[in-house]
Amino acid sequence: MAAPYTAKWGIMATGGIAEKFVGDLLLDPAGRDVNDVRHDVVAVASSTNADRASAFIKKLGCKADTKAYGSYEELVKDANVDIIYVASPHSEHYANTLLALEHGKAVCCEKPFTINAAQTKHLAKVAREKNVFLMEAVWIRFFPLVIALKKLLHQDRILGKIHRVHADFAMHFDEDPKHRLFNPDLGGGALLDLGIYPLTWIMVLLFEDPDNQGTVPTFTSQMLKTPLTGVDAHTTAAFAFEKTRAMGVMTTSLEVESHTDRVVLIQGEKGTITVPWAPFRPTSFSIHLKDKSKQSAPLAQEEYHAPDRREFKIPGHGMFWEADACARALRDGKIEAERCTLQDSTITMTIMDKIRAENDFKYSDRLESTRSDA
Ligand SMILES: NC(=O)C1=CN([C@@H]2O[C@H](COP(=O)(O)OP(=O)(O)OC[C@H]3O[C@@H](n4cnc5c(N)ncnc54)[C@H](OP(=O)(O)O)[C@@H]3O)[C@@H](O)[C@H]2O)C=CC1
Ligand SMILES: O=C1OC[C@@H](O)[C@H](O)[C@H]1O
Repeated sequence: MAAPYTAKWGIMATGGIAEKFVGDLLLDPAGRDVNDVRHDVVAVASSTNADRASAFIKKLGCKADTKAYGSYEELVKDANVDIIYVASPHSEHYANTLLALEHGKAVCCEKPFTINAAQTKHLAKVAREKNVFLMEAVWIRFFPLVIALKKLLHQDRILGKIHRVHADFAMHFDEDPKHRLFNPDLGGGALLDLGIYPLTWIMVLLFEDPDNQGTVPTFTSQMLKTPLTGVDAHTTAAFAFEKTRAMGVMTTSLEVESHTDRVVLIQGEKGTITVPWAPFRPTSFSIHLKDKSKQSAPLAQEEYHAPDRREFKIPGHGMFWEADACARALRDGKIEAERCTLQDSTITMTIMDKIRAENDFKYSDRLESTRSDA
């Protein structure tokens, strides 16, 4: 068997999610039955100072020779780095990713990819021109659970035709105008931060349903903004697929919690599948199939078989699956990952642009601009 390919990672930013991602990179891939790729953290950069990067390296237990940089510019110039993980706030993703691409570095950038679709399209163009790998870190797309669910629904047609999907991600955060979730200058708001998960579920389950392929849904939305800073606190959007007569509804909020046993509800002709909390880190789903043998009269309430619950263990935080996909793409000389393409990110950002436009929610010109506007 060929030796595993090792991806050499440079970590851009030292905040909360960077810690989780690096923690996962440092786990032995054999623990998740992966033997073809490995990960090495070779450099970490803080935009603030090199001591912060050194403290991060020590805290996470990276190798002693991991480089610590006090600027992102130094990181992108490190010849030993193959791929950069961008873990800064939303407001910085576009500029940080562009910086890395312009230095010929592959990039895996945290969600949401950018502030708007124009920025995403620009990054995709630069990546193609430079022939370097680029991916938005929509980690749930790589979960074995999501892959298994897609197979059950789209290939095995366990529910027959899919009629409706409702996906929700709501989390109550204490209002703090400086926190990245509430701060418009950091690209705050429910839609971009949390709403991307229910939108991804709708995309994965309905947009990617082979029966809907080649069709574009119509959609409309509602938003309520927080008086604190003006970012969206609640957002809801409804999607209609005329061809299959399927509806998708996504809901998100910073003000309530969706800690329930059905954050994703999929209703089909043969029954229902429910995914319990958490929509950003799912670990199980339940299949509730209709029991036709117990259906007594045409108008009687539908009877169901006992639910079939499927559990999926996550041997770590779960970000390694997207990292493995990045490593395989680098190994194979690909500039996109099949499960999370630049087209997927462009569709995501285009939908979020339209939702914001429908609800008169704009970030500052600085955040919304692309380099070509300058
Ligand atoms: N996939 C997932 O499950 C999750 C993804 N995320 C995403 O990760 C990104 C970062 O979130 P999170 O780690 O929680 O955020 P944090 O606030 O914890 O960390 C962000 C880091 O970005 C760096 N940074 C660069 N520029 C700025 C700036 N202008 N203001 C503040 N910090 C800056 C800082 O690191 P330094 O000083 O070292 O440069 C900071 O520590 C977001 O895009 C978020 O959506 C967040 C949580 C979960
Ligand atoms: O991506 C995310 O998922 C988990 C949430 O807690 C976090 O705020 C968000 O950024």
